[in-house]
Amino acid sequence: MRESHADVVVLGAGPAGEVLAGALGERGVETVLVEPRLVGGECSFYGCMPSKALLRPHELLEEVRRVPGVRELVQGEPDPQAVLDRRDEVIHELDDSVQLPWIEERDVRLMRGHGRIVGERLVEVVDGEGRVVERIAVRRAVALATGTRPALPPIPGLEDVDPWTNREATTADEVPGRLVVLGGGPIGAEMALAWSSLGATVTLLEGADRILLKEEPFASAQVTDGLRERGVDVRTGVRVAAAAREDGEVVVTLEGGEALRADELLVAAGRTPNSDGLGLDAVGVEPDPRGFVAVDDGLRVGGRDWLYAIGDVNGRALLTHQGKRQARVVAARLLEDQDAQLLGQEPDGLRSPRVTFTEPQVAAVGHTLQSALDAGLDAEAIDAPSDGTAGASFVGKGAGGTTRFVIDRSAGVLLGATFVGAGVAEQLHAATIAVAGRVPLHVLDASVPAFPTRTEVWLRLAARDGG
Ligand SMILES: Cc1cc2nc3c(=O)[nH]c(=O)nc-3n(C[C@H](O)[C@H](O)[C@H](O)COP(=O)(O)OP(=O)(O)OC[C@H]3O[C@@H](n4cnc5c(N)ncnc54)[C@H](O)[C@@H]3O)c2cc1C
Ligand SMILES: NC(=O)c1ccc[n+]([C@@H]2O[C@H](COP(=O)([O-])OP(=O)(O)OC[C@H]3O[C@@H](n4cnc5c(N)ncnc54)[C@H](O)[C@@H]3O)[C@@H](O)[C@H]2O)c1
Repeated sequence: MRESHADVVVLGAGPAGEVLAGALGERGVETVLVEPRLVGGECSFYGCMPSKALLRPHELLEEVRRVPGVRELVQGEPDPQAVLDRRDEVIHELDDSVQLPWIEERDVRLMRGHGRIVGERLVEVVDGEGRVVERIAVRRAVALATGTRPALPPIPGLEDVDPWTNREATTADEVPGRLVVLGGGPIGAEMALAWSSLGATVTLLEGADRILLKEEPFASAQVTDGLRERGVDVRTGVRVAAAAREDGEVVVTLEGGEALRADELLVAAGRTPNSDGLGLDAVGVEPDPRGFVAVDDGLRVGGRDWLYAIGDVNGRALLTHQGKRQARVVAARLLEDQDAQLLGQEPDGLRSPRVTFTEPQVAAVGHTLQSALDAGLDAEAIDAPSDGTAGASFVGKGAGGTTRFVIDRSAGVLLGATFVGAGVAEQLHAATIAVAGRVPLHVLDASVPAFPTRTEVWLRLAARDGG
């Protein structure tokens, strides 16, 4: 076993770990990045990137189908093999070598293996055979960026079915004839649409009374309608009693006795943090009951100035851009950048900017009306049709969707916004700036959206009572 030293050790090379290691390395901090699998993490290979590659052709086709003059040019459905080939290109055939120059250019030392803490400022790296290959004495800090894995609900027979998780759902080489999706969160909704658009017959099962639970109820309803129009059988309020595989088929039995038969079952029922096996007990740290490693606003674990947790593993916001933001916050802290803004007013946790890439899309930031009211704020919703502007007419008739601005009447600021509609993802950032910056409503009113763009939906905010 080798003994070594480093200023900082980062465990996990997903988006959060990579950004932290890179930010430190390029400023001359001696940094070791430990990763047992693929540099780029879940997002690059089994998450954000392949899922969007699978969804984009359908989105584009839907838009073309709404626009006369070009809709006559397209017939039929996307070519599944071409879509899967493009997806493979996006994930570099699960080869992370393209990610390595970025790390090398920043003088970060990459170690392949599992990292674990064995004492204060002391990390061991274990290889695939369970051998300790290196012990690193850390001068400054250890950062945990180990992400999450799929959670399997305790359904009898589920494990024996060998279900798809996000890994198979984003990398499968063939379109299943019939797919049952368990869970109507962002993963379930996006993957149900993606595989349906490639020809699978999809049933989506959600235990709660609506999908996309964290979003405005109208967003759940409009995405449900969109999925159903595509032929996805969306069922809410359902309980799965058992799962089994019979003659190669998956049989999902619902409470009440109905049996659904499919070629594959995708479990998209939430995430389990990779906090086990990290040696946290060696330094007296206990994850929360769900396994997340709690942090303060400085991303420190238990107030320790040498231990940080960033990205999905801390449970604040399971989103790539938020993990990367947390990485920049920790880097600023470790580099002692005086002008570095730490987490403060910016939307975090459930209030983070977020986009579900369904058809229609849901792009949201900050509070929903209900969460603002629950927080005791003087909240009011201003609703408008997302396709009610001149700009929207060019995206095609019938694009539909609702936009909601949630304002704080007393403070005179925007608390949140939700845009539901075709291609609304790119409209979100103005709202993020307004919420993060607590831009006064009268300033937003005076910020004129260009004609004819869909951003004129903001004029509905300006036209509110007293606006
Ligand atoms: C299907 C899907 C679609 C998604 N789409 C989006 C999207 O569109 N937009 C978005 O913002 N988010 C999306 N997400 C969420 C996003 O993927 C995660 O928020 C993001 O990957 C979290 O980054 P991370 O660096 O915290 O963890 P991860 O990406 O999970 O990376 C953690 C890394 O740590 C490694 N590791 C684990 N244990 C150890 C150890 N002991 N030592 C060293 N390394 C270890 C793992 O191998 C892994 O590579 C999606 C997720 C899924 C599953
Ligand atoms: N576009 C994006 O930004 C994007 C896309 C995918 C994932 N993500 C991130 O990944 C995280 C994880 O996504 P997710 O969809 O797995 O989790 P989630 O926790 O958001 O949703 C899981 C859903 O499964 C349901 N569920 C749980 N157990 C069930 C059961 N036994 N039967 C039926 N339904 C059940 C839950 O009620 C919930 O609606 C998200 O919170 C999000 O932050 C983001």
